[in-house]
Amino acid sequence: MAPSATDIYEERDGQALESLSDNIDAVNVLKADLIKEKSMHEKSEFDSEKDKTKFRQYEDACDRVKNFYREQHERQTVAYNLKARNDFKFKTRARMSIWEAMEKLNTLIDESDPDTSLSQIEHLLQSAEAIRRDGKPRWMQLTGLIHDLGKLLFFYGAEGQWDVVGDTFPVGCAFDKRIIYPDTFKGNPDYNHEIYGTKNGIYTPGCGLDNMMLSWGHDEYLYHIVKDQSTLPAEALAMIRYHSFYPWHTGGAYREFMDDHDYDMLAAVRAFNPYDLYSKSDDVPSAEELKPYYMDLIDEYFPQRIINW
Ligand SMILES: O[C@H]1[C@H](O)[C@@H](O)[C@H](O)[C@@H](O)[C@H]1O
Ligand SMILES: [Fe+2]
Ligand SMILES: [Fe+2]
Repeated sequence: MAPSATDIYEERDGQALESLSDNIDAVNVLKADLIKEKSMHEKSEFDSEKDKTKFRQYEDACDRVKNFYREQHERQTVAYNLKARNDFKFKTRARMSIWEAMEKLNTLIDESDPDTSLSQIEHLLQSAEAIRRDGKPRWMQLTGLIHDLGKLLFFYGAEGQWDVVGDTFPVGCAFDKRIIYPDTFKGNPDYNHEIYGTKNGIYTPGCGLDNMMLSWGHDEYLYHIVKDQSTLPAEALAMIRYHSFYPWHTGGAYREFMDDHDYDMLAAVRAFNPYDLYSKSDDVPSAEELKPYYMDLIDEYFPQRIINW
């Protein structure tokens, strides 16, 4: 039977759509290259001062770090992530100010971190101070100050540290080789799953990171709190949500799932990362001395002083 006029139009539309999406892919690749180029030439003073070979050396890390990641990589499954998100939605864990949260976090020593044995309040102040010294905007200084406060989860029903700290990665699709210790995923029940174990898994290329489920932990938890209870800009939210997503922001993995907005956010996350990572070797700041400055900054962006955690 000869094709009808609608068949012909549909086929033409289909072809047009395909070539449009090819074009979008090409533009995205170009954009990613541009971002890389730009961030290579625009190193902040802070960034270029540091000897980077001293940080994130996971092959030489101690057993504490290696055991941490083995457990995390075996236990972060789709099923666990759905459950964690559901628990999160229906529970307020505590009510306290940002500064109280920083103090509460102080007893936690992060088992995933090969680069610091300082307390969390010290790490937060080091990050914020490095951002301030470089003359970055106030909202970014505050983002440095709070970016790890999601680790509070540890005190409110987490199953261990494996569902709180460490680098993040998507669940529901194959685990990328650019995640640290990639072989440890072999013990994850989703590893050989007929859908979750495939390259795209439950996702479609171009779906946007917003539609992907990143392993549950301090980033995702704090992102939701800050989005609902502060006036911080989208860039700050992305810095919080993706700061541990090293395979993406530094490793270059999962680019095929990004949408346009994600490319803008990638630039923000990459601008933030050096302050988080390389400030770990700076002098230890005095919380008491810095408190008045940061209390003002907190008030500026968190209109209700007491936060629902
Ligand atoms: O060990 C660290 C630490 O847990 C950080 O808070 C997290 O953001 C990093 O990605 C991780 O490598
Ligand atoms: Fe973090
Ligand atoms: Fe951090």
